[in-house]
Amino acid sequence: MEKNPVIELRNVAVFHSAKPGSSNPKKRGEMVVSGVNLTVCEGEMVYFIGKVGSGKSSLIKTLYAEVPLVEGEGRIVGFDLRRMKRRDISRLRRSIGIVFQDYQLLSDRDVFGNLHYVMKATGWKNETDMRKRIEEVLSVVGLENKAFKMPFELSGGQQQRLAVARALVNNPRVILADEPTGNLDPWAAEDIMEVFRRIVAGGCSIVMSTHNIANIEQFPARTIRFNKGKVEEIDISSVLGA
Ligand SMILES: Nc1ncnc2c1ncn2[C@@H]1O[C@H](COP(=O)(O)OP(=O)(O)OP(=O)(O)O)[C@@H](O)[C@H]1O
Repeated sequence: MEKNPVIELRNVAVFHSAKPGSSNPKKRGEMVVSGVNLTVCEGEMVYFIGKVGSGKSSLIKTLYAEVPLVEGEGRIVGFDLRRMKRRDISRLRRSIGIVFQDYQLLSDRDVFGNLHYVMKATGWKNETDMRKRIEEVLSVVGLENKAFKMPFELSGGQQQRLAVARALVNNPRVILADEPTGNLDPWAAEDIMEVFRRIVAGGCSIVMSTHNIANIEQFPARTIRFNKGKVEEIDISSVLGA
């Protein structure tokens, strides 16, 4: 059976300094990457690899509408990235999960509070439902006994697993992860990849940038290489030397 696409990019070019809503080429800054064609279906894992500055983060930012799409066509979970109003941007960010390299947790709230805060902000009202969902996502990431720990009491790997739990609360169809293992030791990185494997098995797609080939070895999947302003899908075995 055909799987549903959750991300579709056609002839996309990413520019910096492009003003939101502007399609005036004079307002575009430097072009980072062009000619991007990519379809990601539900339950797929896709890696972005490439040198520092090759545009991986910029394309991920385009996917969550932080960098506006001004050339080409792009859709993610039903949102048209060429036609995003401010309200659409908030709705998009509620529909997907985003994981950053530096976790971006609220340092003055415990694990439960970090999740509860995001849920309230995204429209959850019923406390019983919220508690149930928090228990569920903490169990997916293996933090079920840490609900009342503060972020500073957690290891880097545990903090990142909390960030993944936060990305999961609204049951997203896509998670965008920008170098999620970049600050982690190899063991903590392995734990994150194991959590990602479970999430993908549950039908959520993950697009993840990484410099860490060990991540791909642990969980081989489609790999897109960014190089000299272009992207190409590569045979993963050539990267792994298999
Ligand atoms: N906000 C910005 N304004 C202007 N140019 C930017 C901005 N952010 C990034 N760039 C430039 O865009 C290019 C691509 O950067 P980007 O961060 O997307 O690369 P990357 O592949 O994710 O790198 P890394 O592996 O270090 O994360 C670089 O030349 C960078 O200097």
